[in-house]
This record gives sequence, structure tokens and C-alpha cells, in this order.
Amino acid sequence: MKPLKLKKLHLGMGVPKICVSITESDPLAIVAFAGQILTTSADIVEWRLDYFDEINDSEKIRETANLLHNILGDLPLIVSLRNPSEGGHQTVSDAAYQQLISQLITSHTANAVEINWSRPAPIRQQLANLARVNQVLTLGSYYSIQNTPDYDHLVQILTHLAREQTNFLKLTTMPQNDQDVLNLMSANLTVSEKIDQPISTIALGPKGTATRIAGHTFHSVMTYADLKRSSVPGHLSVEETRQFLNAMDETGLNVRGAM
Ligand SMILES: O=C1C[C@@](O)(C(=O)O)C[C@@H](O)[C@@H]1O
Repeated sequence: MKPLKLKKLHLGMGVPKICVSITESDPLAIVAFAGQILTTSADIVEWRLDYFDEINDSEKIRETANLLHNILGDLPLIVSLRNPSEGGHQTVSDAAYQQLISQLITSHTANAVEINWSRPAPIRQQLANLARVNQVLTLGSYYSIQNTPDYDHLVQILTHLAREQTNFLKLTTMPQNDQDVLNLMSANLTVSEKIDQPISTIALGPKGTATRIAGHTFHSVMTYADLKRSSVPGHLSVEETRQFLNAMDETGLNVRGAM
């Protein structure tokens, strides 16, 4: 794995970076939420476009992305658009998805856009090419929100994602048992040693919390947290996550220093 520069951050260098998702539905609430993120130690912001009420109004999307871009300053912005089969909030056709993501790329309002494996290969390819030309980063993503594929399949998914030549990868799954969590972390570690792109893996639900804080150990470069501890099972707040990441980093350094 090679570190990736995302604005001023280096994904894959130092402790994993903490990303907070915006799931508000209108521009005012989105901007207000972004302001709150700025008061935390979050490193990255994800705008979940599938929660946006005016998903069919491309001008509103452009305006809102612009506002976000300005308010966030140095914080990188990743735009994500998930269908319900991926845990997303609303269905967006492939054609509309392609148009929306293309527009975000060419307007340079997002620092990175997610390219979902669930979309047809020609669309994924066209968007990855467009992003490359426009110097916007791409996050190749795969979601398995009902279960966690077995270890070999997880390795295969990450390897296939890597072949698409997106800049970094994300695999989010729902574990049914503790072994699933271990398999996901293990697949992250295995594949990160074979490919260039940094990987982020997240196991959902209460069993998955370990994946949100132990990324440094198994080479997951980005984790997700909430502004405050929410009722979503398995989720931690930004500051809780930061404390875990720092504590693990410090004790790791102490151990190395003592040897
Ligand atoms: O992949 C993920 C992880 C996530 O679902 C979580 O549970 O933290 C939050 C999403 O917004 C993000 O895209």
C-alpha cells in the first residue's frame, strides 16, 4: 500500500483518519452540520447524497456542494451516493447516478467521489476516467449490508476493486459473528500488502466496533464516527475514536521504544 494524498492529509500514514458522514436532507441543515464537524477533531467529511431531498435538482446539488466545499476549508470532502441495497436512503437510477457524479467531478466541488461496485462496469469506468482527467480522487466501494462474505471472497472483492484503478478502496459489511469481523480485518491486512491503493474496511453493527478503532493494526486507513455517540449500534463518537486511536498509537510507540 502506498499513502495517498487527500488535500493535506496522507491516507495510510500515521493513525487512521476519522470521517464523519452528513446525512441531513436540506442545504441549511447540511451546512449547519458541517459547521459542527469543524468543532471536532474529524479529518474527513462524507456527504451522503442519498439523504438529500432535492436529489433531482442538479443545480441545488452543485450549490450545496459548493457551500460545503467553502465551509470545510482544509477538510477533504468525499461524496457518496448509495442505493437501498447498499444501505442507502433512496433509489437513484444508473443514468441519474452517472450524471450526478460526473457533475460533481467536473465542478471540482468534491475532493473524492465514491464509485460503487453495484453500478454497471462501463459507468464505473467512465467515472473513474473522468475523475482522473479532472484530478478528482475516486473511492471504489463495495457494500454487503446483510452479511459478510467468507475470507476468500473478501480478498477477491478487494482485489477486484483494486483492479478498477480507483485511488482508494472501501469495503463495508455486516458481520453475523465474531469470525466475520476477524475475516474482514484479515482480508484488509492481506490485500493491503499486495496492492498500491489504501483500503478502509468497516464492519457494521455492535460486533463491528473493533474495526472502527483497530485499523492501524490491520492497515485500514480510514474509519467512520459520529459527531456524538449516537444510538446506531457499533458507532462511536469522533472524540471516543480519537482517544482510542491515539492511545493505541502511543502504547505502540512505547512498546517499540522499549525494545
Ligand atoms: O461505509 C460507511 C460506513 C457507515 O455505514 C458506518 O456505519 O459508519 C457510514 C457510511 O456513511 C459510510 O459510507
